[in-house]
Amino acid sequence: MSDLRELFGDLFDGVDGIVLFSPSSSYYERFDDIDDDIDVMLVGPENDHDADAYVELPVAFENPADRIEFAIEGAIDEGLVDEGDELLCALSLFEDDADSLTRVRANPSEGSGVYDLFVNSRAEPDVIRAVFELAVELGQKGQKGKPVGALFVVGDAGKVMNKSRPLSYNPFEKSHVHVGDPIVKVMLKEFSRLDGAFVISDAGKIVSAYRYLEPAAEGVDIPKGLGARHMAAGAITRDTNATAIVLSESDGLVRAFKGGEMVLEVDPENY
Ligand SMILES: Nc1ncnc2c1ncn2[C@@H]1O[C@H](COP(=O)(O)OP(=O)(O)OP(=O)(O)O)[C@@H](O)[C@H]1O
Ligand SMILES: [Mn+2]
Repeated sequence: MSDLRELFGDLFDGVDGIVLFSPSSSYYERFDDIDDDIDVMLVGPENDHDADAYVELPVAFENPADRIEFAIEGAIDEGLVDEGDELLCALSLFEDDADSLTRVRANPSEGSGVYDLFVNSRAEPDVIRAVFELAVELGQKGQKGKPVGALFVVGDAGKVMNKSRPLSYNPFEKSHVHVGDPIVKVMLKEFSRLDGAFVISDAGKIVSAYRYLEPAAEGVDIPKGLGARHMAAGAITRDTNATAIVLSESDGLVRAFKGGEMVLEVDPENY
């Protein structure tokens, strides 16, 4: 007769690190005297236990696979994990304490740039995430089946407004629409058929649609072959502390820019 250790034991063989998702103090302390060869990392919205190896999880991911991928990208970014490392993740799906173990290998595709975009932007992580997901969704569905392009400038809105001018009346002039509101998807999809950029505040308020961006473009280094929309997106993030998220009408990809550089490129179909 086989016992459980025998059947599940391979899960633990050759593990380089353990990733604990929001553990309680007592659970975390149990890992104090683990084998020195195994790194223990803490993942959560805050570093509750003053862990040396800590990865911030700034948004709540419902899907555990998303949670794990995001954390591993963060751990690679922070230099806590090397690509190819075998990791054992302990997280809770049903109970408060860890009730689930997942073994994963840290791989290069996890370094897509999403972690850095969420954690190191000036706007709130939830706001960046909402806009990013909106761009991805718009890319997947298009507008009535046709590909559509869109440019979102998120954060540092006052400065962005100073470096742009209106192309048309601003439908958000006196409104208080937030990127997290359910109605926002419908509205943004509707307005994205027309020209210009959306300007969104750090806290997620939609400040304006139809803005023509006029940043200084010198010193902006974006990949060749991208047009005026992407150039404007890159340039505004050099001139201000905003993050720009662009859906390309011509190739359907979603790209993000920060500090005048492209930091992320994803295909909505594979996201
Ligand atoms: N400076 C700008 N500010 C705001 N919107 C702009 C700016 N420049 C271009 N756009 C918008 O981008 C649209 C597409 O322009 P263009 O084709 O040159 O950009 P692109 O980078 O090739 O983007 P796409 O990949 O979507 O075609 C324009 O119709 C306009 O709505
Ligand atoms: Mn174009």
